[in-house]
Amino acid sequence: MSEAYYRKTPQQALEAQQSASTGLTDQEVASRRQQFGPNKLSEGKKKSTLQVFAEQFKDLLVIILIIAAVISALSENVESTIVIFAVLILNAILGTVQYLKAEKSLESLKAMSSPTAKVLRGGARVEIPSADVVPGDIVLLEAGDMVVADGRILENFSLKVNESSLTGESEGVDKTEEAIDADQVALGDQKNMVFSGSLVTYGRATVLVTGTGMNTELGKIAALMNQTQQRKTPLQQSLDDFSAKLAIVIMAICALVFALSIFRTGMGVLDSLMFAVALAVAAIPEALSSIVTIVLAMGTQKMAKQNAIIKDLKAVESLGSVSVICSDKTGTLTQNKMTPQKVYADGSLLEGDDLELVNDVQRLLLKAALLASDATNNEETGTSIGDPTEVALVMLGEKFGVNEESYRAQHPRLGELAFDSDRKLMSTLHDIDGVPTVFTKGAIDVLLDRSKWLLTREGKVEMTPQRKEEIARVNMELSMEGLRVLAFAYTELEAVRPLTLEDEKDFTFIGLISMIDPPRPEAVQAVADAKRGGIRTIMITGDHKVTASAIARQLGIFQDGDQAVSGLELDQMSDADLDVRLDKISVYARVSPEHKIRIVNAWQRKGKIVSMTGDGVNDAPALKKADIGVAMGITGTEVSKDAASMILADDNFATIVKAVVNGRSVYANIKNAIQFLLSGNTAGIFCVLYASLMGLPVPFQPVHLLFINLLTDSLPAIAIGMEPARKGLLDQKPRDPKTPILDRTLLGRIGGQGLLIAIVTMIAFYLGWQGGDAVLASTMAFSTLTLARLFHGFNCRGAESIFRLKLSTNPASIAAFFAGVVLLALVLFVPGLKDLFLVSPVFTLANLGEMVGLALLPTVVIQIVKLIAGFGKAKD
Ligand SMILES: Nc1ncnc2c1ncn2[C@@H]1O[C@H](COP(=O)(O)OP(=O)(O)OP(=O)(O)O)[C@@H](O)[C@H]1O
Ligand SMILES: [Ca+2]
Repeated sequence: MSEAYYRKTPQQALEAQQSASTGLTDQEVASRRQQFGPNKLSEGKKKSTLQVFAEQFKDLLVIILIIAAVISALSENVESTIVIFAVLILNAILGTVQYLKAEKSLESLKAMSSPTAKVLRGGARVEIPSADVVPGDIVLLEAGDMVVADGRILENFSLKVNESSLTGESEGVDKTEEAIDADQVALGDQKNMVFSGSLVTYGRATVLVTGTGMNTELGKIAALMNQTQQRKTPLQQSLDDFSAKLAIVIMAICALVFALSIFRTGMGVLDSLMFAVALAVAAIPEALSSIVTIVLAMGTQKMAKQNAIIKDLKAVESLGSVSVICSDKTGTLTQNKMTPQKVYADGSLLEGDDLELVNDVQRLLLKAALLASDATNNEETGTSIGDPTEVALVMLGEKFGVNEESYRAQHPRLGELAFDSDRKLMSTLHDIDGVPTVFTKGAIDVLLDRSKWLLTREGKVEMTPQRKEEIARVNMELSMEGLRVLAFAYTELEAVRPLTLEDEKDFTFIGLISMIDPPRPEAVQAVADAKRGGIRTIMITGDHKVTASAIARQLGIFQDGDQAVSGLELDQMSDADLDVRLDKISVYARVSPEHKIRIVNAWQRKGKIVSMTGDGVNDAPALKKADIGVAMGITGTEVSKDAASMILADDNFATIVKAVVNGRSVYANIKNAIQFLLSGNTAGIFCVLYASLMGLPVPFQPVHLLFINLLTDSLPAIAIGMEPARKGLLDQKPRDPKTPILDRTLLGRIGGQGLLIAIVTMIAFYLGWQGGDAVLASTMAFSTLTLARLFHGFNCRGAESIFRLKLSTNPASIAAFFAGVVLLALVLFVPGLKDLFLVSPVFTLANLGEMVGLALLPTVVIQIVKLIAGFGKAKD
């Protein structure tokens, strides 16, 4: 191995990688991509298709079915044995396909949310997916970026990096480009290197990539660790627990039924075993867990189409119980299209058409605005680049016929302190008529406090309390209209030198520029929707309290009696104070990202499920702490996207509310599918139990129950999972995450509906049994149970009656019904299948009529009950 990169100079490093400071050519990239592969960590060992297939058999059900197959063979019923095995294999194939499909859809979601990197290639700056980075690439890092490969720093501009994922050290590390002349330097001390998986918290740098994929320090760790298993969501876990308990109960009942059959009715051992097996097959909800996974995965697909990219299945579930949405203001609730409005300088407020530069103070204000900002605007094409706040300043310049670029060329920037939302200031250094001058723009409260003088037509005067008050009054007036106000000041230095934060003081105040950022129209509706659904919206912003409150009022977030609190006031509150006032506060203004964690914590102490938005590096901890961390797809930093569980592709508040509605709908659909599956199974259990107690022949063969559980029941269950979200979902309070999905109401419905279906099934059985034909009786019972469950699928689509629901809103449910009927008809009428499924060779048209009539009965009863309940609801 050659010498470590930290010992090399930038030039030597470039040579060692055979790269150049302008980056690689496309040809070199292609050949290196061939050689090194994609820049990805290998995902541990992925399960092979065969493994997935084999796992489908690792199930209690299978053991029971094999017992059933053996018993069938013993009772000289070889066809049954064959059918059972065929069904088992079919089931395993279906399970495998579903698993692979769900995995694929999760992978495509992962791809949508994977980070990008800015690189120089052939001298041009391009943004590429992190997977496409190759050794030798020149990566441009800036605050908010995630480091996606290991590299040697070539040029350093105060780069600060958080390497906690590698070193455990949570303090940021200052970087350098100087070579280190030492052996065996620990990772944390390799100050001229950056490592994949770390976060840029400050400054910027150009970096030569020296290692990608598994050849990074992170890759070495990942190789050591046992790679992640798919973790289950709380819902999946609780259903697994439920299934395990159910299995034990079923075994106990089976033993009881077996004993009863032998001792009470004096049935033979084989026949008694048949009863026990039928019961077990009837009771076990085979399709349940895969259907839950499918519905969750379909939910994420749908949300992605509506611009909410979910990074974790768990989030789908939590979304449904969100009760507080904390949202940034600028860009999320507002349009982030700033237009300049009133301007204040030298004691007078200019607005609208009387904007005209009449004196030196106003001219200096404009100069400061254009010099201390980076945005540019192309007047011909009308396209602008940069921070919207700064774009507004450039637009203001245009109003006066001043071009930002000529100003900037006249007074080149000699130093700068970048804007950050903690300091709320930005400063630049210029030569103005031979005097090194610092222009600072930022939040008025911060600037005014540090201003010693005020610039007027007559020159600098002292900043007296009265003058301060006058400026504060003007600011208040502008802010009350919902305008965003930016303050400007300058200070002079003795000589040109690098700026430090210490230089942002002893200012001469110049004036104010206000701008308007209108609310997003759809946000008003979304806030109202959320409110109807019992969800509180809270505005969190770096902007001024009065501006924020005015906008919050326009959006319907801030109502009479509500309070707005500033970050400063929040700092002075104890947790106990905050808990008392929390319900009243709907606007937090002038907050720093650290405040967001406190707000999340406070709501979580009240047992609320909280969603929090964020875009910056410092927002990451709050996003992680929130139940649903939401990052901005367009303006968000890679770091915030990494910490979030949901990404808004359109940065839009309304998308959060839509996702919450979808979360509720997914949960409701899963609940309905569970109701459908379990009530059908319960009916089967009741029938078998009843028959064994009454000494009747076994009403169903295992093949019958398998046919229903795996085929005719799965289709309506999935269709129920596809039920579209309904308006009514917003009339409910958020779900309490602590109540189990199988609550008492649901269990009651499962029992009641199961009983209804069991009654008609046994009536059908008796009708067939009249002539003492056990096969006809069993055929009648099987067909009635199948059909009744197919009809029951419509009952489980929602709480409303079919008439209110409108059948056509979910075509899948109709298709599922008819597919089920066709399958049943095949079994009943196709000669070969008839034998395989042990169906009676002959039955009359009357028999057929009885089956259909009886099967329809439970659904008629359930619909009448729903109608009556619906009338009751309509009245109140
Ligand atoms: N480019 C900038 N240069 C100087 N000061 C700025 C700049 N952008 C914003 N500010 C000042 O800093 C304050 C906070 O800005 P920040 O971007 O943190 O929050 P915001 O965009 O106003 O609100 P939100 O947190 O809702 O996105 C602003 O109110 C403004 O006074
Ligand atoms: Ca912001």
